[in-house]
Amino acid sequence: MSNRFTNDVDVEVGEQQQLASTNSSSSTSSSSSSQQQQLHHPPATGAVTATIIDASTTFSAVIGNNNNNNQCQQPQHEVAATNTSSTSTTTPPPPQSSNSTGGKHLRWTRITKTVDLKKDGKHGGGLLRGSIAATGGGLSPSSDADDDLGIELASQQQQQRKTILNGVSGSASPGQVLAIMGPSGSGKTSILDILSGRSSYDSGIITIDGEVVTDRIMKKMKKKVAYVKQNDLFFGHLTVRDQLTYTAFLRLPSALTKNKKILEVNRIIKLLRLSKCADTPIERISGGEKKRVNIGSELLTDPSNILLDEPTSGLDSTSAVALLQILDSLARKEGKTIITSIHQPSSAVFFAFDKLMLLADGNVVYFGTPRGSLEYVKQLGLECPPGYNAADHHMDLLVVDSAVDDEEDDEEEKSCDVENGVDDFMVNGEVDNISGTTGLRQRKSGNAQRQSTTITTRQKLIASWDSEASARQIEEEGAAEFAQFGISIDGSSRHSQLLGRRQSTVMTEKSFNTTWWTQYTVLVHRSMKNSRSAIFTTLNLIKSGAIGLMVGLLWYQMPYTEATVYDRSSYFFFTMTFWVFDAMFTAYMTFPLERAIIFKERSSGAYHLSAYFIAKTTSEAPARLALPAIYMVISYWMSGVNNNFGIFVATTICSLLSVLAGESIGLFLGAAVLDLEKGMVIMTVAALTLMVVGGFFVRIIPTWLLWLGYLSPFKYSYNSSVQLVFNQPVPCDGSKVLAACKGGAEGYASKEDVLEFLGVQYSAGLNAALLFCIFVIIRIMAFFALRSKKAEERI
Ligand SMILES: Nc1ncnc2c1ncn2[C@@H]1O[C@H](COP(=O)(O)OP(=O)(O)OP(=O)(O)O)[C@@H](O)[C@H]1O
Repeated sequence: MSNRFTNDVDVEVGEQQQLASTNSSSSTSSSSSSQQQQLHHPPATGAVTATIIDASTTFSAVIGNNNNNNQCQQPQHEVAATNTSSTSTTTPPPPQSSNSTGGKHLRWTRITKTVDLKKDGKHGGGLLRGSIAATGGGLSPSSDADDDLGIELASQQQQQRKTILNGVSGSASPGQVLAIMGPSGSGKTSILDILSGRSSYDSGIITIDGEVVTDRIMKKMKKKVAYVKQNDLFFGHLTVRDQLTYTAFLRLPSALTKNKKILEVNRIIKLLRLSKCADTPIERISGGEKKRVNIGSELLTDPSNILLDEPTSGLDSTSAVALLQILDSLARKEGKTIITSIHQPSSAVFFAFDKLMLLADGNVVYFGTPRGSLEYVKQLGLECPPGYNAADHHMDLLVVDSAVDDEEDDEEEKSCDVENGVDDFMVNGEVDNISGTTGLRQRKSGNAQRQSTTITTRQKLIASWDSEASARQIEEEGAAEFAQFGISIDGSSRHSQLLGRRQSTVMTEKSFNTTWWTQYTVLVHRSMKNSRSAIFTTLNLIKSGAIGLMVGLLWYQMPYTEATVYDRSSYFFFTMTFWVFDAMFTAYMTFPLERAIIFKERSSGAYHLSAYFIAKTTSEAPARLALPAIYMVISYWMSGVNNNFGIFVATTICSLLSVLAGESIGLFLGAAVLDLEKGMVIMTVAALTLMVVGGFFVRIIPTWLLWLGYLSPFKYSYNSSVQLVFNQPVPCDGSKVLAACKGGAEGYASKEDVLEFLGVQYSAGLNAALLFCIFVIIRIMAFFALRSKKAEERI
């Protein structure tokens, strides 16, 4: 396969093959070598002139480089090619397959994003040096206003903002793969979130084929931008084919026939080499296959642009290269625009990318070709030593040991000298940071090196990159596109001019490809399939049967007399308690487990939340109700509660209604409380309280707590069942249980006497109706809780 991404195994196949490959690829690239460009950056802090080389010769370069897979240097033939480059920068889109949508030019300039620092937030702590933005005075830790520490800390929390992206500019073109590299926390995910329309930003401009992307446009564009997140989130019980088929039915336009959608699924399975595991449940497939299913789910909609967040993380090198080969082929054969973040690729993979963006602390430190990056760092005196992996070299320059980072933060807090920072790896010229030929940096520890006159390698790289010049360059490249719309690009008026453009045609597109009803039916089908395997497990069936049997044996064939009045009622209270609790606790896990999947799918515009919610509610009900029904059939008849079949049906309905009400409470808490542990505590307290006020345990409840009883599903289900069961007078038997029998063994206690003895209120119908109201009202509350939580999570 002629592919830019080849692994070491490929390299070893044989020199002949490589030569053939090299020759053919060289001829491919020779026509495009003229697209390389020298971009002269105006010197920033270090009078640095950067060489940015366009990507077009990468194909030949990498094949040629395979022989030197671990070599840092640019091969001689590449250098020659570079030197003969012309100045054109725009790569023409490659030929696209006739039935696929080609990629779009994506450009982004001066993207800045800041976030509020929350002390307890998941990203709290660890401020980026030099990126603390004060919105008022008094931010400094050495502020004089320290007489009230509590108040000051609170105000600092309000005022501090963390800059996570600082004027980031870049571009990606059809037929190209752009790799974003940088240490953990450098902003790779943040920029991808923004470019995919999943996250907002404070300032900057994004254009797609010259069209300025506003929030509203991006919302619509999400359908055409595939975003493969780091986590592979799926319903584990579904097979690979199920997953892709449901996605196709949800996201492909209704106009396509069912057969065409299935054909498309088959095409993706083949394209991503998933045939072997197509009918295996996703929970059992390998990490690499999961990743491909993730990509396949996004590719189904034939997106123009594909963004991937560390798609190779967790994969072995062979799987990683295989995956990158697929991406490469999507770019080259289908003309897609591909942007991927990646952690330390092999040399072969590194040189195969068309473009490279290096990030550090939310700043771009390099944007251009991978080979150009070596030239660039060389000019900064940070040359990659021979025999050293280029990607590793870049990461070495950018990564700072976290312990040192923390120390630096401490130092900063003490001295407030954010600007000067501290030194961990002394840069070339001050302290030798590249040691000999090994390429490994020598860490200089101790405070002796902490001099305000030195800066870290990372800081030097950040300072050396002229982001404004880079932004201009990118805008100039896009000028031709802007010109199509009659927009000039000049200075300060640029932003408003661009934003003032004619209304986007994108806005006229529909938000969803399918109708609400289609979404509902597909989601019902998917949920039934998934929940059937999750709820109808052998274990659950055994559980229902075994408990039914045990209860039947304990309450076995109770005679319908005064002596068993209490046992009859306790049978129902136990039944209601057990199944309501069961429903509450299992439903509680529904949204926490599925929430991430729902939000991921919804962020791609797959379906309405209401369609999901109602589908979930209706589809799971039969499976969830079947288990208590099995229990009822066994225990009711064994215990002889009431041999009237109509009463059996009515009491079973009450039990099932109580299960639905309990499920609503579980769903509501699961949707409303993001923290699983907190939610579990809240639910345990709430469930036990509602149970105790249900009327069985405590008869005389303090007046001020009486209201709690009105919220208890236990109370209504117990009351209604007991009302139904004691449908005729109870014969006295001398057991002195009922006062109405006066200790005698003859006569009857009326139904009213029994109900009064048990403290049961209202008619069976009213109790059932109130139970139904709890089920519906709390279910609606669960929907709104789920909807409101969306914004609180970083998706
Ligand atoms: N909502 C947020 N609140 C606070 N800090 C945030 C938020 N989002 C991102 N950050 C911070 O911004 C920085 C960049 O985060 P990002 O996830 O983009 O990094 P990354 O380069 O993708 O890291 P990794 O390689 O570990 O995934 C990190 O320090 C992160 O903690």
